[in-house]
Amino acid sequence: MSKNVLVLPGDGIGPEIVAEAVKVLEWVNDRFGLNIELNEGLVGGAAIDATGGPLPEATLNAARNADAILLGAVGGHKWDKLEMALRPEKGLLGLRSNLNLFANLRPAILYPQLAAASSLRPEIVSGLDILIVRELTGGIYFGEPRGIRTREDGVREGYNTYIYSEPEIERIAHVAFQAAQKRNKRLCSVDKANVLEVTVLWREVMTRVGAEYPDVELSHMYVDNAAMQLVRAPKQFDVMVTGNMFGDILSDCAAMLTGSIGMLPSASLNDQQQGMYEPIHGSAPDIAGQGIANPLATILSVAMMLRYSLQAAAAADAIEDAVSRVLDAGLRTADIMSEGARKVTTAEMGQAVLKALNE
Ligand SMILES: NC(=O)C1=CN([C@@H]2O[C@H](COP(=O)(O)OP(=O)(O)OC[C@H]3O[C@@H](n4cnc5c(N)ncnc54)[C@H](O)[C@@H]3O)[C@@H](O)[C@H]2O)C=CC1
Ligand SMILES: CC(C)CC(=O)C(=O)O
Ligand SMILES: [Mg+2]
Repeated sequence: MSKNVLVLPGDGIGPEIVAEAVKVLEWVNDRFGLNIELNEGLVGGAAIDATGGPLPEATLNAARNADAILLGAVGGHKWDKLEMALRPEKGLLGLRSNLNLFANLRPAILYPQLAAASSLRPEIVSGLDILIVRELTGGIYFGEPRGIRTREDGVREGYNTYIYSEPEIERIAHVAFQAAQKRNKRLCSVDKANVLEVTVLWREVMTRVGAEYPDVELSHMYVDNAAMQLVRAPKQFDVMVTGNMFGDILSDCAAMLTGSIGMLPSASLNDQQQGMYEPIHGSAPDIAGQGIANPLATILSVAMMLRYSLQAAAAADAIEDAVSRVLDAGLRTADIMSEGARKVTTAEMGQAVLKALNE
């Protein structure tokens, strides 16, 4: 039976990095006989320009029918207006919520070849392998009421609602505990339970669900400390689980431990293992169109797609191994460049991964 993958390049560097990732996906499709059918759609600013809205019905329908989605990134100065792109029912957030992609897995792994590119000293990061599990369809990015209003005294105020229900916390807790069971059996739940009631509940539910996983050691940490610990001694973490906004911020922070935000892939999964796969970074308007973006996070997202949604672990292994060999050969995009390495463009990096796959 064929598998259906929807490709959504999006905006900024999105089309540049997705082009390289698609070539890799097509290569493994042929070589491993995966019978994957690719379709392309519009999302984000590209969709606003073409159709007037960031998440056209055609894209949403195609996404619902896809086994997996590969997304580049969305957004840019031209479209970053709240009403057009960032409302939860629209654009990227709309895609995540409509497909119920509540479990966002963000592995932060330091390739040993990139130790020199990490923001931290080699002895602090060598062997780093953390998994951040971020709740993706709730929390403050989706809570109602939200908006900007004018008070009776004429002062304007902006407001959002940070809300999680027990079932929302329970389901992400199970994902995180099960992920920890497959790894080093340590889970750190990150909250701000000293200030925010919503995370008092979060901590309570995490602890309760934890009783079902006696083999996993559960700890709790406030988010401010977690940010500090990530750059002080990141190897203390195995799996981290946290809400939508804290996970968004902590994963960008963790990215720099691995050398660059251009190295971190992600999977966003629902209960049916249907998934959207994307680099954790955005559309990087500052470097768009220059051919210098790092496509490896997107290529590694393809590997996650093969592993989690397309049941093709051997193809995923082949891609990850090819990426490692390209780094062995000293090829680096600008963001991970270090002394003695060879600087390459986005397309050259993609080509190098294909060449490594062929070897
Ligand atoms: N998943 C998504 O589609 C996301 C979209 N955004 C959107 O992206 C736009 C830009 O947001 P920013 O805050 O600038 O975050 P960003 O992640 O796009 O860029 C932050 C910095 O990292 C660099 N960078 C990002 N990806 C890179 C790559 N693959 N290779 C080399 N360097 C890379 C950029 O050049 C920039 O200096 C905004 O419109 C924002 O809303 C932001 C985050 C996620
Ligand atoms: C629209 C944003 C929540 C996207 C983002 O920064 C992310 O998912 O990492
Ligand atoms: Mg982010």
